[in-house]
Amino acid sequence: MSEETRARDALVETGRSLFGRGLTFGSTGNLSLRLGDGSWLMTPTNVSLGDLDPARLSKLDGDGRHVSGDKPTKESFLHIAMYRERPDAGAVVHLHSTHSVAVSALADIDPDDVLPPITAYYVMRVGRLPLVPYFPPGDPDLAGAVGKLASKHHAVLLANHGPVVAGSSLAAATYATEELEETARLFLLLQGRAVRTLTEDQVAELRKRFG
Ligand SMILES: O=C(O)[C@@H](O)C(=O)COP(=O)(O)O
Ligand SMILES: [Zn+2]
Repeated sequence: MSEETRARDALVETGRSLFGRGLTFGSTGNLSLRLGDGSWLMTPTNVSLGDLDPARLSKLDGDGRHVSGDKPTKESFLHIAMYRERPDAGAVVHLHSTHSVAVSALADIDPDDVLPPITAYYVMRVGRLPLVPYFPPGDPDLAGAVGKLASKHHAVLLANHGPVVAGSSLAAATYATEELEETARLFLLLQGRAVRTLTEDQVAELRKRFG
């Protein structure tokens, strides 16, 4: 099986799994994957991640030109902005996962570091999560704002919208997005309680061990 066929199947399977577990809804969310020759496969615009067709995925060349398949996600520029700043990124996941979206709409969160280090796994998979100011979906300024943060952050949270997460592979990007969503859920569950988060030393130790 060719690299591209495997990649197409992986996008379809990942989309089905995320949608089936309620991690995004309707036709929200988009996925992309970088192929070895520098081109990209992306989910088409206005499709359910639960119902992707491998033959209709959008293909873009290394310059971001749409070369085959259905019209790409309106966030293709945002995905490309992430890849351009992160040469090691192999995939990008964007979802409207409920708890992450809820946190992205809270008035009093720290835009430089949205979620506290509640667990080691969050620190290992996500790290420091900045909030990207609100822009309408698909707005070129949204892609620009993500691009500005992307060299330092593989995961960002779009205000009143949802997470965007890059990873070395589609699995890595997906695991990190799921970890972000679960931590957002824990954060909301713990509202109003005195919380013992990891200390700065504990976070530094995790960064040293797990990069
Ligand atoms: O929120 C939006 O409109 C987009 O960011 C999105 O999640 C789905 O858009 P398409 O990928 O263009 O369907
Ligand atoms: Zn979206």
